[in-house]
Amino acid sequence: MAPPLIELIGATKRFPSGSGSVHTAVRELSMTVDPGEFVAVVGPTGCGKSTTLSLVSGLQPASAGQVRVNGDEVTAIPDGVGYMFQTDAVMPWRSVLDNVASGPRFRGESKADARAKAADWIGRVGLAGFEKYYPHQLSGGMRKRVALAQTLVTDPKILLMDEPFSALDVQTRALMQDELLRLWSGSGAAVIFVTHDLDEAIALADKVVVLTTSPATVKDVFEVPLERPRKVEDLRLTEEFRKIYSDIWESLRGEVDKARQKGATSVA
Ligand SMILES: Nc1ncnc2c1ncn2[C@@H]1O[C@H](COP(=O)(O)OP(=O)(O)OP(=O)(O)O)[C@@H](O)[C@H]1O
Repeated sequence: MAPPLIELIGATKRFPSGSGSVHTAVRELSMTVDPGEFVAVVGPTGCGKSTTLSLVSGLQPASAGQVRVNGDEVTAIPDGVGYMFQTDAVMPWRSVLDNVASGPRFRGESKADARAKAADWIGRVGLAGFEKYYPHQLSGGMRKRVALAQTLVTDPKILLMDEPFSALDVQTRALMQDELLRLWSGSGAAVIFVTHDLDEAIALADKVVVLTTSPATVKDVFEVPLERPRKVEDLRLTEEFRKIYSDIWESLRGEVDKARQKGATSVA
């Protein structure tokens, strides 16, 4: 059997914290992601979700354990990885077209080829006609569409997404979730999507990984057997969705309570 595309095996991440002590952000965390699989990672605030993602992206080396992409130990940013964060990496001084073209340009494509690819993706994310606009002329949702095009234009086989829609209002957020599913389907890309929002995790993912309160390790993994294509706002009203929600919340709630108690202790 082929190995998983992404594999964390007992991965631990420690950071130096004040006065020579060490803070463990992630502890012996093991999880896998198969090619084309959409995995959501949920956990209490500050538990180590972003740190887990940074281990896969190669932005942070693991302190112990292993992180593998395509069977190879991650020692630098792996090829074919696209990122999307809460604050988007849209460059305010560049037009929409040149923002989206910047990835292919960086990879050595000619200006004409990069712009042709960018124009195609701008159309696919629903922004045809806005190529010459600058980011400050766009709404928050439109800037997210630019960020999506920027991420997808390089055809990543792994998408790492860290709360990309959390700053959006509820309606725009639902729209962007549908857009993401539409663009992702058929791309063959594996996704790790970090979110605070259990509704969002279930609506998008094939599998939801629940992390413990800090230091993060895997508490439970839930399959999400909901059919695709999905329309997130309709899905949330179904009985099947509410049932899955209640099962996962049962697991997550204990960790959220623990995190709150720790917070209360630390400020007491
Ligand atoms: N570069 C760093 N140096 C020191 N400590 C760090 C570093 N990055 C993260 N941490 C600590 O690791 C812990 C986990 O942080 P992380 O950002 O991964 O959590 P999170 O679950 O993504 O948080 P949130 O829910 O707020 O998005 C926190 O205590 C954080 O302060």
